[in-house]
Amino acid sequence: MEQTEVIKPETLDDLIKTLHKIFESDFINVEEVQSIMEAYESNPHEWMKFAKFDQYRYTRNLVDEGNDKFNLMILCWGEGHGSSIHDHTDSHCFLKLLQGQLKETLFEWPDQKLQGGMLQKTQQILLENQCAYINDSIGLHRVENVSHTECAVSLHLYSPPFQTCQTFDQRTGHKNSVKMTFWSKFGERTPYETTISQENN
Ligand SMILES: N[C@@H](CS(=O)O)C(=O)O
Ligand SMILES: [Fe+2]
Repeated sequence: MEQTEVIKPETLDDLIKTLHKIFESDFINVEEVQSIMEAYESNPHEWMKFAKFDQYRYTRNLVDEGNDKFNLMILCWGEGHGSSIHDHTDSHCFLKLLQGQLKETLFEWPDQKLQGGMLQKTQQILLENQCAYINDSIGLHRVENVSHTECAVSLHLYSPPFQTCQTFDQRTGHKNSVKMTFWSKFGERTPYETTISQENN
């Protein structure tokens, strides 16, 4: 498989430019995207304007619409904030830590004869600058900032972009479709009406 040389993006803007180039192609090399996202060294000055926190749950802040090929966003996790167990609507999902740490728990898709709750596959702690990857064929996940003293900030790339996902009840495996919203877009707080149904957390 063709693996282009990873040129370290010097800034967040630089990373975004490189991502635009990569996603012009219809074929996506997951390892290549993961390496490039990992190679960017988080610099808070570059992403601060997107990092808007809420007291109660994690926020999703749109950074770039990737020419309709991907959505790039910054998620802000207060102490103890976490997501529900969810899927990624048949998209690629890249998750890079910009600050702090996050715990990712991987689950199997629930089947009919579910007993004793959904099956947990693996768990990993993601450290600053690390980039994880998931899609629906790998499984479902829950992401949490388990720290009681530190917040966390992560950079997510979804391709193709999606606006709804499915969340799962850990005990029963029952699922719900939820609409995903943005707390801010391009550094500006989203008007109230459009943010009321954020239910993935
Ligand atoms: N996929 C989740 C965040 S995650 O870290 O699982 C979302 O886009 O809200
Ligand atoms: Fe996720």
